[in-house]
Amino acid sequence: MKTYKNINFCLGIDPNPTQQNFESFRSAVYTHMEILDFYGNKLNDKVLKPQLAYFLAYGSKGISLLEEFVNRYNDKYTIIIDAKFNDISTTLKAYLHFVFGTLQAHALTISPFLGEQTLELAFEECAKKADRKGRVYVLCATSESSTGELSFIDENWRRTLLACQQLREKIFANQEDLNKLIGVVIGANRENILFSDELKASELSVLSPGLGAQGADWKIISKCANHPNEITFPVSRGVFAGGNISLEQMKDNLVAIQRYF
Ligand SMILES: O=C(O)c1cc(=O)[nH]c(=O)n1[C@@H]1O[C@H](COP(=O)(O)O)[C@@H](O)[C@H]1O
Repeated sequence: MKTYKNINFCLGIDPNPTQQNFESFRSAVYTHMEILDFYGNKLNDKVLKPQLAYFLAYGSKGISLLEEFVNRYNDKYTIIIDAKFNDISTTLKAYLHFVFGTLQAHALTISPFLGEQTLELAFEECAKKADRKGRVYVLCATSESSTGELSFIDENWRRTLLACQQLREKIFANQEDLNKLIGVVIGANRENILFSDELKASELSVLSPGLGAQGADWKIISKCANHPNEITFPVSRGVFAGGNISLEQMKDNLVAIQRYF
Protein backbone atom coordinates (compact mmCIF):
# COMPACT_ATOMS: atom_id res chain seq x y z
CA MET A 1 0.00 0.00 0.00
CA LYS A 2 1.27 3.43 -0.95
CA THR A 3 1.86 5.70 2.05
CA TYR A 4 2.32 9.08 0.38
CA LYS A 5 0.12 10.15 -2.51
CA ASN A 6 2.56 12.70 -3.95
CA ILE A 7 5.64 10.45 -3.77
CA ASN A 8 6.67 7.79 -6.29
CA PHE A 9 9.26 5.07 -5.95
CA CYS A 10 11.26 4.47 -9.12
CA LEU A 11 13.70 1.69 -9.90
CA GLY A 12 16.87 2.89 -11.59
CA ILE A 13 18.21 0.41 -14.17
CA ASP A 14 21.99 0.81 -14.31
CA PRO A 15 23.40 -2.65 -15.15
CA ASN A 16 27.12 -2.42 -14.48
CA PRO A 17 28.74 -5.85 -13.99
CA THR A 18 32.25 -6.09 -12.57
CA GLN A 19 33.27 -8.14 -15.61
CA GLN A 20 33.09 -5.63 -18.46
CA ASN A 21 32.06 -7.89 -21.34
CA PHE A 22 28.80 -8.20 -23.22
CA GLU A 23 27.86 -11.63 -21.83
CA SER A 24 28.13 -10.34 -18.26
CA PHE A 25 26.22 -7.21 -19.21
CA ARG A 26 23.39 -9.21 -20.79
CA SER A 27 23.22 -11.44 -17.77
CA ALA A 28 23.05 -8.35 -15.47
CA VAL A 29 20.17 -6.91 -17.56
CA TYR A 30 18.30 -10.24 -17.36
CA THR A 31 18.83 -10.33 -13.61
CA HIS A 32 17.14 -6.91 -13.36
CA MET A 33 14.27 -8.29 -15.48
CA GLU A 34 13.97 -11.37 -13.31
CA ILE A 35 13.47 -9.18 -10.25
CA LEU A 36 10.86 -7.10 -12.08
CA ASP A 37 9.04 -10.19 -13.33
CA PHE A 38 8.95 -11.84 -9.88
CA TYR A 39 8.35 -8.84 -7.65
CA GLY A 40 7.00 -6.16 -10.01
CA ASN A 41 3.38 -6.80 -9.01
CA LYS A 42 4.22 -5.98 -5.42
CA LEU A 43 5.68 -2.57 -6.29
CA ASN A 44 3.65 0.41 -5.09
CA ASP A 45 4.66 2.49 -8.08
CA LYS A 46 5.51 1.37 -11.57
CA VAL A 47 8.30 3.68 -12.69
CA LEU A 48 11.59 2.56 -14.26
CA LYS A 49 14.60 4.69 -15.21
CA PRO A 50 17.12 2.94 -17.48
CA GLN A 51 20.38 4.85 -17.90
CA LEU A 52 21.35 4.87 -21.59
CA ALA A 53 25.13 5.00 -20.98
CA TYR A 54 25.35 1.43 -19.68
CA PHE A 55 23.57 0.07 -22.77
CA LEU A 56 25.44 2.32 -25.19
CA ALA A 57 28.72 0.99 -23.83
CA TYR A 58 28.03 -2.28 -25.69
CA GLY A 59 27.10 -0.66 -29.01
CA SER A 60 24.32 -2.10 -31.15
CA LYS A 61 23.99 -5.20 -28.92
CA GLY A 62 23.49 -2.98 -25.87
CA ILE A 63 20.91 -0.82 -27.65
CA SER A 64 19.06 -3.97 -28.75
CA LEU A 65 18.85 -5.01 -25.12
CA LEU A 66 17.53 -1.57 -24.15
CA GLU A 67 14.85 -1.89 -26.85
CA GLU A 68 13.93 -5.34 -25.53
CA PHE A 69 13.80 -4.02 -21.96
CA VAL A 70 11.59 -1.02 -22.77
CA ASN A 71 9.34 -3.09 -25.03
CA ARG A 72 8.77 -5.58 -22.22
CA TYR A 73 7.77 -3.02 -19.59
CA ASN A 74 6.38 0.05 -21.34
CA ASP A 75 2.75 -1.04 -21.03
CA LYS A 76 2.76 -1.59 -17.30
CA TYR A 77 5.38 0.96 -16.29
CA THR A 78 6.29 4.56 -16.90
CA ILE A 79 9.74 4.49 -18.49
CA ILE A 80 12.12 7.41 -18.02
CA ILE A 81 15.15 7.29 -20.32
CA ASP A 82 18.00 8.91 -18.44
CA ALA A 83 20.58 10.25 -20.88
CA LYS A 84 20.54 13.97 -20.05
CA PHE A 85 20.11 14.72 -23.74
CA ASN A 86 20.05 18.00 -25.58
CA ASP A 87 21.40 19.80 -28.66
CA ILE A 88 20.22 22.42 -31.14
CA SER A 89 16.56 21.90 -32.02
CA THR A 90 17.08 20.06 -35.32
CA THR A 91 19.38 17.53 -33.63
CA LEU A 92 17.26 17.32 -30.49
CA LYS A 93 14.43 16.06 -32.71
CA ALA A 94 16.52 12.96 -33.43
CA TYR A 95 17.05 12.33 -29.69
CA LEU A 96 13.32 12.74 -29.10
CA HIS A 97 12.58 10.35 -31.96
CA PHE A 98 14.84 7.79 -30.25
CA VAL A 99 13.05 8.13 -26.89
CA PHE A 100 9.40 8.45 -27.94
CA GLY A 101 9.46 6.84 -31.41
CA THR A 102 12.07 4.07 -31.51
CA LEU A 103 11.93 3.07 -27.84
CA GLN A 104 8.33 4.14 -27.14
CA ALA A 105 9.35 5.31 -23.68
CA HIS A 106 7.41 8.00 -21.81
CA ALA A 107 9.90 10.34 -20.22
CA LEU A 108 13.46 11.65 -20.30
CA THR A 109 16.03 13.77 -18.54
CA ILE A 110 17.31 16.82 -20.45
CA SER A 111 19.90 19.55 -20.06
CA PRO A 112 18.68 23.18 -20.14
CA PHE A 113 22.00 24.40 -21.54
CA LEU A 114 20.66 25.04 -25.05
CA GLY A 115 17.80 27.19 -23.91
CA GLU A 116 14.04 27.56 -23.88
CA GLN A 117 13.39 26.72 -27.52
CA THR A 118 14.81 23.22 -27.08
CA LEU A 119 12.92 22.61 -23.85
CA GLU A 120 9.70 23.74 -25.50
CA LEU A 121 10.27 21.24 -28.31
CA ALA A 122 10.85 18.41 -25.83
CA PHE A 123 7.75 19.28 -23.78
CA GLU A 124 5.54 19.45 -26.87
CA GLU A 125 6.87 16.21 -28.34
CA CYS A 126 6.44 14.43 -25.02
CA ALA A 127 2.83 15.66 -24.73
CA LYS A 128 2.10 14.42 -28.26
CA LYS A 129 3.70 11.00 -27.89
CA ALA A 130 3.49 9.98 -24.24
CA ASP A 131 0.26 11.58 -23.04
CA ARG A 132 -0.38 11.31 -19.29
CA LYS A 133 2.64 9.19 -18.43
CA GLY A 134 4.83 11.83 -20.09
CA ARG A 135 7.49 13.64 -18.07
CA VAL A 136 10.45 15.77 -19.13
CA TYR A 137 12.87 16.34 -16.26
CA VAL A 138 15.13 19.34 -16.75
CA LEU A 139 18.46 19.20 -14.90
CA CYS A 140 18.24 21.83 -12.17
CA ALA A 141 20.36 20.91 -9.12
CA THR A 142 21.92 17.50 -9.59
CA SER A 143 23.10 15.15 -6.83
CA GLU A 144 26.71 15.65 -7.96
CA SER A 145 27.67 19.16 -9.00
CA SER A 146 30.48 21.64 -9.28
CA THR A 147 32.26 23.26 -6.35
CA GLY A 148 34.45 25.33 -8.69
CA GLU A 149 33.94 27.82 -11.50
CA LEU A 150 30.98 25.88 -12.86
CA SER A 151 28.96 26.13 -9.66
CA PHE A 152 27.13 29.12 -11.18
CA ILE A 153 25.09 26.54 -13.11
CA ASP A 154 23.15 25.16 -10.22
CA GLU A 155 23.41 28.26 -8.05
CA ASN A 156 20.93 29.55 -10.62
CA TRP A 157 18.37 26.82 -9.86
CA ARG A 158 15.64 29.43 -9.29
CA ARG A 159 15.94 30.60 -12.87
CA THR A 160 15.62 27.02 -14.15
CA LEU A 161 12.39 26.67 -12.16
CA LEU A 162 11.11 29.97 -13.53
CA ALA A 163 11.94 29.07 -17.13
CA CYS A 164 10.06 25.77 -16.77
CA GLN A 165 7.04 27.48 -15.23
CA GLN A 166 6.93 30.12 -17.95
CA LEU A 167 7.09 27.47 -20.65
CA ARG A 168 4.31 25.51 -18.98
CA GLU A 169 2.17 28.66 -18.99
CA LYS A 170 2.98 29.29 -22.62
CA ILE A 171 2.42 25.78 -23.96
CA PHE A 172 -0.02 24.05 -21.65
CA ALA A 173 -2.16 26.87 -20.21
CA ASN A 174 -5.53 25.42 -19.12
CA GLN A 175 -4.47 21.85 -19.95
CA GLU A 176 -4.68 20.43 -16.46
CA ASP A 177 -4.08 16.88 -17.61
CA LEU A 178 -0.57 17.91 -18.70
CA ASN A 179 0.20 19.81 -15.51
CA LYS A 180 2.73 17.26 -14.30
CA LEU A 181 4.57 16.77 -17.58
CA ILE A 182 7.24 19.38 -16.89
CA GLY A 183 9.68 18.46 -14.16
CA VAL A 184 13.10 19.21 -12.74
CA VAL A 185 15.95 17.06 -11.43
CA ILE A 186 16.87 17.98 -7.86
CA GLY A 187 19.20 15.66 -5.94
CA ALA A 188 17.81 14.11 -2.75
CA ASN A 189 20.82 15.64 -0.95
CA ARG A 190 19.71 19.17 -1.96
CA GLU A 191 17.25 19.71 0.90
CA ASN A 192 17.46 23.50 0.80
CA ILE A 193 16.10 23.41 -2.75
CA LEU A 194 13.68 20.52 -2.26
CA PHE A 195 11.96 22.37 0.58
CA SER A 196 12.26 25.86 -0.88
CA ASP A 197 9.15 28.01 -1.26
CA GLU A 198 10.08 28.55 -4.89
CA LEU A 199 9.94 24.83 -5.71
CA LYS A 200 6.70 24.34 -3.78
CA ALA A 201 5.06 27.28 -5.54
CA SER A 202 6.27 26.05 -8.95
CA GLU A 203 4.11 22.89 -8.94
CA LEU A 204 6.77 21.26 -11.14
CA SER A 205 7.27 17.50 -10.94
CA VAL A 206 10.54 16.48 -9.33
CA LEU A 207 12.97 13.62 -10.02
CA SER A 208 15.16 13.29 -6.95
CA PRO A 209 18.07 10.81 -7.22
CA GLY A 210 20.68 10.23 -4.53
CA LEU A 211 19.13 7.72 -2.09
CA GLY A 212 21.09 4.55 -1.42
CA ALA A 213 24.61 4.41 -2.86
CA GLN A 214 25.00 8.20 -2.93
CA GLY A 215 24.08 8.42 0.73
CA ALA A 216 21.16 10.89 0.85
CA ASP A 217 19.11 10.58 4.04
CA TRP A 218 16.16 8.15 3.73
CA LYS A 219 14.19 10.45 6.07
CA ILE A 220 13.80 12.81 3.12
CA ILE A 221 10.91 10.60 1.93
CA SER A 222 8.72 11.08 4.98
CA LYS A 223 9.77 14.73 5.17
CA CYS A 224 8.26 15.17 1.70
CA ALA A 225 4.90 13.73 2.82
CA ASN A 226 3.11 17.07 2.65
CA HIS A 227 5.07 18.48 -0.21
CA PRO A 228 2.72 19.92 -2.85
CA ASN A 229 4.83 18.65 -5.79
CA GLU A 230 4.94 15.15 -7.28
CA ILE A 231 8.33 13.77 -6.23
CA THR A 232 9.83 10.63 -7.76
CA PHE A 233 12.76 9.04 -5.93
CA PRO A 234 14.79 6.64 -8.09
CA VAL A 235 16.97 4.02 -6.43
CA SER A 236 19.33 1.92 -8.51
CA ARG A 237 22.51 0.61 -6.86
CA GLY A 238 20.66 0.53 -3.50
CA VAL A 239 18.54 -2.29 -4.95
CA PHE A 240 20.50 -3.94 -7.77
CA ALA A 241 24.15 -2.99 -7.10
CA GLY A 242 24.61 -2.92 -10.87
CA GLY A 243 23.70 -6.63 -11.04
CA ASN A 244 26.65 -7.74 -8.90
CA ILE A 245 24.72 -9.31 -6.00
CA SER A 246 22.43 -12.33 -5.69
CA LEU A 247 18.75 -12.23 -6.66
CA GLU A 248 17.89 -12.94 -3.04
CA GLN A 249 19.88 -9.89 -1.88
CA MET A 250 18.21 -7.68 -4.52
CA LYS A 251 14.79 -8.86 -3.42
CA ASP A 252 15.63 -8.13 0.24
CA ASN A 253 16.87 -4.64 -0.71
CA LEU A 254 13.70 -3.99 -2.68
CA VAL A 255 11.42 -5.10 0.14
CA ALA A 256 13.38 -3.08 2.73
CA ILE A 257 13.43 0.10 0.61
CA GLN A 258 9.77 -0.09 -0.39
CA ARG A 259 8.86 0.23 3.29
CA TYR A 260 10.00 3.86 3.20
CA PHE A 261 7.36 4.61 0.57
O1 LIG B 1 19.08 12.17 -13.88
C1 LIG B 1 19.39 11.27 -13.08
O2 LIG B 1 18.76 10.24 -13.01
C2 LIG B 1 20.45 11.56 -12.11
C3 LIG B 1 20.56 12.88 -11.71
C4 LIG B 1 21.36 13.22 -10.62
O3 LIG B 1 21.40 14.35 -10.17
N1 LIG B 1 22.07 12.22 -10.01
C5 LIG B 1 22.03 10.92 -10.44
O4 LIG B 1 22.70 10.07 -9.82
N2 LIG B 1 21.26 10.57 -11.52
C6 LIG B 1 21.28 9.19 -12.07
O5 LIG B 1 20.88 8.23 -11.10
C7 LIG B 1 21.63 7.01 -11.24
C8 LIG B 1 22.37 6.68 -9.95
O6 LIG B 1 21.46 6.16 -9.06
P1 LIG B 1 21.91 5.40 -7.71
O7 LIG B 1 22.61 4.15 -8.09
O8 LIG B 1 20.60 5.14 -7.03
O9 LIG B 1 22.79 6.35 -6.97
C9 LIG B 1 22.62 7.22 -12.38
O10 LIG B 1 22.06 6.66 -13.56
C10 LIG B 1 22.69 8.71 -12.49
O11 LIG B 1 22.95 9.11 -13.83
